[in-house]
Amino acid sequence: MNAVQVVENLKQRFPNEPEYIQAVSQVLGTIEEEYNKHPEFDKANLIERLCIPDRVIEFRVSWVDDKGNVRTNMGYRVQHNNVIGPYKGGLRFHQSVNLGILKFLAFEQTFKNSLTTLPMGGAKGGSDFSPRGKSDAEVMRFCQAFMSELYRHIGADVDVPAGDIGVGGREVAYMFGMYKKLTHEWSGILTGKGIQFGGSLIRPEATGYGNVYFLVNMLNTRGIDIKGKTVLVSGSGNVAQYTIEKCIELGAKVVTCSDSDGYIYDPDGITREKLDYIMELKNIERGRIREYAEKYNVKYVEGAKPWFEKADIALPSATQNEINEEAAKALVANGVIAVSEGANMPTTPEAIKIFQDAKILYSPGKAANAGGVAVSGLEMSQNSERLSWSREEVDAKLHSIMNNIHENCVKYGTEPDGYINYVKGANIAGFLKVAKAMMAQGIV
Ligand SMILES: NC(=O)C1=CN([C@@H]2O[C@H](COP(=O)(O)OP(=O)(O)OC[C@H]3O[C@@H](n4cnc5c(N)ncnc54)[C@H](OP(=O)(O)O)[C@@H]3O)[C@@H](O)[C@H]2O)C=CC1
Ligand SMILES: N=C(CCC(=O)O)C(=O)O
Repeated sequence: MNAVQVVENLKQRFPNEPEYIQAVSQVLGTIEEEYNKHPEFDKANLIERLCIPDRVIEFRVSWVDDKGNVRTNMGYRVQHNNVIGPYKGGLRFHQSVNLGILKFLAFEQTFKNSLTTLPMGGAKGGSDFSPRGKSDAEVMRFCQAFMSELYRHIGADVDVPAGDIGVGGREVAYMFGMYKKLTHEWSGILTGKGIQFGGSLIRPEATGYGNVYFLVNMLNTRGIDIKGKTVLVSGSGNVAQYTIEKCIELGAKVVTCSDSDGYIYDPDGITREKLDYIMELKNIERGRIREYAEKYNVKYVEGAKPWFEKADIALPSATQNEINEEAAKALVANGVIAVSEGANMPTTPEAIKIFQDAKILYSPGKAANAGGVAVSGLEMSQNSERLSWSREEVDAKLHSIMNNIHENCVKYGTEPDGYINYVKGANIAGFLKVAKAMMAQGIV
């Protein structure tokens, strides 16, 4: 395989999907050497079958707002690859959602899920509907309308969606209720459910906790302690909140968080009490992070991202391509020692090069943020057993899975000079398991 030729071919076939091409290009560029050790892969045209999703489901969602207006949004589910398990991946409700974004997320999900060692294929879905500024009743009616179409295409052993941007416990619960109504079936067809109806303990915390567990593994390779380090976090939603929680628990000082309007900078660090305020502000009041700055009299920067503040560690936990080349140069100049991705593909290719040329510890989301889907997989196991495991049991399994992912990244990503290229390690480790399963299952 020549990665450049394959990517050029995909660019011609899918000219308006830059994020999908970006994700594919990064994986192909790092697995090419390993791929070419297996001529049987090329003979089976494995790479094209691996890059292009099994199927894309696209539908209209009509719903009625509180003023009685009939609204229309687009709904999608990209079922990318199910050779190692049922399709598995989140649902994103955000005005920026389009097919190209979901194809990038579903592609990344396939390799991320492979890394967890759990039997889960890759998928992603969602809508250009945004819950921001909508009433609970409007969110409920949209979720019901969305599920009234999606339910035909999912199932506990077929495709199991979950949360992502704009889809939290509230949205998952509304969709779960509608699925049951339509099918008369109680089954684990969504993860991130409430613990009263089959949800797993630790699932809300899992992505953020898992990223910090992975970060600690990375720091340990250089004998660095997270305690006392200054940390930049972006986002203030599910992933960011529990990233901050685990950082506080381990003695790090988180000085920023953000939303799509701007970021706050708190030089004294976000304490447990301040994090409780953020959780109330974001999860209950559905307010803006600017209100934190007003309450605690700290700096708020409108329309900017936190990456130009000085810190030891950066944990991007908002959205894709939020760290560009300029931001990466500023982080390195300010002495950052580690960047670990809580979000999916938050670092541009140019920025990744800056980090890797500077030999800092840098991990892609498919490795570092896999804790969320891993605990979703554990939720599926508990649902299959009709059992609920304790917080301690789930957290211990999460910790072990993140340690295993790190070991595989080191195994496949260590360069001759000893630098650990986590992008290469994660992509090769995730790819090999899927590729071998695809070869075994024939041309389908
Ligand atoms: N939830 C999960 O299980 C997992 C999520 N992820 C990834 O983590 C990231 C965050 O997801 P999650 O915390 O679940 O989502 P939430 O909706 O809970 O939070 C998203 C946060 O990011 C901000 N944000 C969203 N879009 C943008 C944007 N275009 N520019 C700036 N800020 C933005 C939001 O601000 P605002 O409030 O203004 O919208 C909010 O603070 C995403 O990349 C997601 O794909 C990865 C693994 C698992
Ligand atoms: N949004 C998620 C979580 C997916 C899941 O828990 O199925 C992700 O891994 O990007």
